[in-house]
This record gives sequence, structure tokens and C-alpha cells, in this order.
Amino acid sequence: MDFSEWEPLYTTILDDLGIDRGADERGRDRLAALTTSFDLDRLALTGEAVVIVGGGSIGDDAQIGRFDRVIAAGGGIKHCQQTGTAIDLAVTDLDTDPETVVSLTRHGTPVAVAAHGDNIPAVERYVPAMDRDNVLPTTQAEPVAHVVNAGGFTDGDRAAFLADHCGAGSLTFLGWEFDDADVNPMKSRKLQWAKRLLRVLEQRRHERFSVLDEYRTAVDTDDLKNHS
Ligand SMILES: Nc1ncnc2c1ncn2[C@@H]1O[C@H](COP(=O)(O)OP(=O)(O)OP(=O)(O)O)[C@@H](O)[C@H]1O
Ligand SMILES: Nc1nc2c(c(=O)[nH]1)N=C(CO)CN2
Repeated sequence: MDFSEWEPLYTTILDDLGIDRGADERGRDRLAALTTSFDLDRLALTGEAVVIVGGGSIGDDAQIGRFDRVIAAGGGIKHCQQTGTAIDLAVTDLDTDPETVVSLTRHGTPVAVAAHGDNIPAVERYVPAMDRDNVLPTTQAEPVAHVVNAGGFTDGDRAAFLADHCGAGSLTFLGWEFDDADVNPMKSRKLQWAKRLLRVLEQRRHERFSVLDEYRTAVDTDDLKNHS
């Protein structure tokens, strides 16, 4: 999804969650200054079955092995590390276990790092310790220079939009619980956005994500219908 398509969704999210666009842009610019260009051809996923491992509970880890490629998002990164699951791409805003993310880059795993208005200290602290060659810098604001925006907001749905951008054949979601009762109210609101954004993505892709099966009719896409 290019920025002209993403921007209306982004501004709706900004309004809903009270996020400061200028701060997001400052985060983006800070990340731009700390990174270099990443060749997206390294992430070619053409036709591949991709699983996106989220931060919710997973159940049977053996399922992950059925897919061609594994993308781990947020807390899903640590989960994969702990279970010995090889990660093809990690997607994070450095909210969860940033030391593991630094280590992944140093061992050759590409990591899509998102900068926004509320993680600038983490970006400044951890990005310089990463192997730059393995950092894909991303933003939810307007892309500038080598900082990419393929769409998406939370780590998990951003991973899905990026996989779509890189040509994934199918997307499956493990470790996703949109109605997780154990998360705080703001996280819960972000998960509702993750759900809506996946709905937008499945409509664009003419695919049906099974993670949405019990929600599809209830997902309120009314405010998004002009953008899907
Ligand atoms: N119940 C859940 N708890 C956490 N994440 C979930 C859940 N269900 C789906 N996800 C997806 O998994 C991603 C990774 O989540 P996690 O909370 O572990 O990391 P995070 O760094 O806090 O994520 P974010 O910064 O995007 O909130 C989330 O961004 C979300 O897209
Ligand atoms: N400015 C800002 N942007 C975000 C934030 C956040 O807390 N602040 N949280 C996200 C997912 O956790 C994604 N993007």
C-alpha cells in the first residue's frame, strides 16, 4: 500500500488514539539519520506461504513449521527465539525485548524497525547497536529518504502489509487474540485497529484470513470503506 492509500487510514488512527503526527515525523527523521537504505529485494516473498507470529498466545508451535516463511512481530520475536523457530524477518517498534532485536540483526536476520513519536528514546538507544545492513527503517508517517512505509500500525499488521508489499502468496496469523483480556485499555484499542487493518488488507488481497473468521461481519469497516 502506498502512502496516498495509507494516509487516510493513518489520519483516522491519529484522531482516534490522540497521536501527534509531528512527533511521528520527528521519530522517522531520527531513524533516517541512524540508518541506511535496505534493499527490499532481500525480502522477496513471491507466492510464498507466510506466517505472521504475533504477541498473543500461540498454542501449538509445530504449526509454524508448515509455512515457507516466518515473520515475527513484537512479542512474537521472543517467542520464536525461545522455541528455536528460525525467523526470516522481525517487525518491531522496540517496545518488547529490544536486546533480542539487536542480537538478531548482528546474526544476519533482517529487522523492520518502526520509529514513531513515542519510541524515539528506544530508537536512539538501540538502533546504533544494530548491524545497519540488516535494519529496514520504517515509519507510519509519510516516507522520506530510505525510510519505508508499506502501511500498517501495530507491529503485527505492519508485518502483514510489508509481507503483502513483498509479494507474499498467502498470509496466516498465529499468536493473535484481538479480544485479549490481559492487555491494558490502550493496547486493546490498538488491537481493534490491528483487526480493522487486517480486514482492509484481506479485502485488498481478495484473501480470507482465518484469524478474522469470527469477527468478519462485526468488524466495523464503515469508517474505512472509502479506503479499502
Ligand atoms: N493478544 C495480543 N497481544 C499482543 N499482540 C497481539 C495480540 N493479538 C495480536 N497481536 C499482534 O501481535 C503484535 C505483537 O505484539 P506485542 O504486543 O507482543 O508487541 P508490541 O511490541 O507491544 O506491539 P505493538 O507495539 O505493536 O503494540 C501486535 O502488534 C499485534 O499486531
Ligand atoms: N506515536 C505512536 N505510534 C504508535 C504507537 C504509539 O504508542 N505511539 N503504538 C503502536 C503500536 O503499539 C504503533 N504506533
